[in-house]
Amino acid sequence: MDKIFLRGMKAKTLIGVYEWERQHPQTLVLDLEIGVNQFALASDNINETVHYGVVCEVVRAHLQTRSFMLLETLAQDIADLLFARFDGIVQLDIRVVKQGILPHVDEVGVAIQRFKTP
Ligand SMILES: Nc1nc2c(c(=O)[nH]1)N=C([C@H](O)[C@@H](O)CO)CN2
Repeated sequence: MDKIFLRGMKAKTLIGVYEWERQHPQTLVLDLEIGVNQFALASDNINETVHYGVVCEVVRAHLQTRSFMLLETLAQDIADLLFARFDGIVQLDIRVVKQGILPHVDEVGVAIQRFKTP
């Protein structure tokens, strides 16, 4: 399998279980690893791959319209979104991080791996 990745994507959304987190969007940091069947290298054509710029726009725009309690739910929602939107994606590794939310901890977060279902 070949991979396309985006690391350190910043995206705003309403996220969290506490009342104070429900008031304002927070900025999350996302890492996406996108598995595709072998790159169609001979064509050298952006239309025959997954455009990482479009992935970034789609995810950031989607999150701005959504609200979640848990990072786990958000990660699954992104997986569902990307499988539905991009035919070429066969595997996704998604990491979602909140920074500076816990005292004495730099980052907290979740990571999931999902495969396209036939
Ligand atoms: N496994 C999780 N634990 C916690 C989450 C979460 O999304 N997944 N969220 C919170 C709070 O929203 C936290 O970020 C604020 O302190 C706590 N634990």
